[in-house]
Amino acid sequence: MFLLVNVVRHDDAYTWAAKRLYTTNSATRALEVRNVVAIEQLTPALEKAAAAADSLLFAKYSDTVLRELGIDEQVLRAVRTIIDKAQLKAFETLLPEDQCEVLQYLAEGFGPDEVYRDVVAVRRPVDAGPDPDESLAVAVAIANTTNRITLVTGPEELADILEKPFTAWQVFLHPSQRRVAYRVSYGGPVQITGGPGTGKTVAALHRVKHLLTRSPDTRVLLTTYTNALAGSLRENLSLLLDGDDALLGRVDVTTVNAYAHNVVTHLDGKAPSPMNDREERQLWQRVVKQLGLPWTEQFLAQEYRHVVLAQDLRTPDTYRSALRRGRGRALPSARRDQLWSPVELFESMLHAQKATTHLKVCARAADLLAGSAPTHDHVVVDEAQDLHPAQWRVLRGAVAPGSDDLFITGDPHQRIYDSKVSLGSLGISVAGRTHRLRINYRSTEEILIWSTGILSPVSVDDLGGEGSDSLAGYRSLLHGRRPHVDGYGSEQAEVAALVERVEGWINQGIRPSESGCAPASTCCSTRRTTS
Ligand SMILES: Nc1ncnc2c1ncn2[C@@H]1O[C@H](COP(=O)(O)OP(=O)(O)OP(=O)(O)O)[C@@H](O)[C@H]1O
Repeated sequence: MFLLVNVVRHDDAYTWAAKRLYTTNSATRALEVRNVVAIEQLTPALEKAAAAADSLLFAKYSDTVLRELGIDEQVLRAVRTIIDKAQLKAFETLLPEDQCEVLQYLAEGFGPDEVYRDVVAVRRPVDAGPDPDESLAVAVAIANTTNRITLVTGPEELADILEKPFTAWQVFLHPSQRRVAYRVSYGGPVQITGGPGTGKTVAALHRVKHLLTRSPDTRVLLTTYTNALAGSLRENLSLLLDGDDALLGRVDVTTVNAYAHNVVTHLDGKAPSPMNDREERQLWQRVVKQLGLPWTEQFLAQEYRHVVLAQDLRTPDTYRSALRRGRGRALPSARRDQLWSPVELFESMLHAQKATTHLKVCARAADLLAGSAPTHDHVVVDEAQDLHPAQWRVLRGAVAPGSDDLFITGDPHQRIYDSKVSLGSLGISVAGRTHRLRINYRSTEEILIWSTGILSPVSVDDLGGEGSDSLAGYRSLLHGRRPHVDGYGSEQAEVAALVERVEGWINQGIRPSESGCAPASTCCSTRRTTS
């Protein structure tokens, strides 16, 4: 059996190999590699520093506990010198992979039992008896290391593997992602936030996998903001589930609007016909013209969207006493009575045209769902930051309140519309079940530092509408050149310089990262940046 371990230049390969030691992990029985020379050289100096430290990161775990999790003698000596998470991080590239992951989990606050269950037991072969015969040990370990080593028996098989789309996120999750995605169960709705590119969508996809595999007939609704995003979610879910049609058949991947449309079509027995944004604007223009009121069509459309539909107000009385948080100047009662007439006219015009709006379809779907059985066992919501309360009511109705009902991911910093939503008031209480992802997998640390410097003075409401959100601790493991800043006298000059720069990169053979951003048409952050 040959194992291809690295591809580097001739001399570098010798240096590399001389420093590496391959061993079998005693707990997972996987093959691991470590930089044995670096660990040996570093440990004595670190031991000295550790002797003077106030506390050590792994002090509360005994040698026996660590050994049971697969930590061997050399790593154990190094582990006893680690003071904090930053030092563990600095060690990461030197340590054997499974042992390193066990340590990361412990450092994140998981208990040894959880680590055994989530990291060791899932990898350890069911029939792992006592240590195998030494002559076979490496071969057995190679066969056991399915998360890092792929066995091929011939060139066709190798070609086949290289052709398949494969990305790291399908197999490797950072402990903070694994912790939220594979937690056995949550007592109610859970919210995952994080800056752009922190793997929220990846966590949502893995959660779907977890929910599907936990029970054989669970049905999951996975929603996102646009049809294009739903398309890429569907593709990635199929990759993650290895194209398993039985599992995929139990997930509906869609937008909230499309789901609401289906509910209404099914339960009302007739497909609604929502207008597009332009038609809606034209209808408000007609309302303003007909009534000759002192408000613009834009103001009325916003008031209708952010107050009337958001709070599901159906009578002038409820509107008179409604809160208008975030809507600017106060409107006294008399003004509100006056404002109700355009609302009524707009709705009667819709009725006359046998038309409706997307949000009204959602409101209708929520009403219908309130009077019928939930359609799914679990709802996973991606790109939650721009959902309207009417859409949240639909999602609330799609699943019965209780354990693992809603798993919500989003980034309030990427809101496109400035709508405030209080999830608690919509029956979606995430209190005590909010988590944040902090590692960006898409951009370099240099780009993040530069861009968060621009964003951080701006205060942003959190996802649940209960406080503000910050990007504290947001970082990247990737490194690159520092961003280059140039100023130009006109927009035209700026665009010309931009085109020249990008063309220069393309001519140098630099290509967009394939594992990086989604295609521009489906990527929220790209859409925001370019706009
Ligand atoms: N554990 C991981 N290992 C390697 N790559 C990862 C990991 N998690 C995420 N990625 C990659 O990082 C990129 C961003 O991930 P993802 O789209 O899930 O982030 P996001 O937080 O949903 O982004 P956005 O805020 O823009 O919606 C993707 O290319 C994804 O494949």
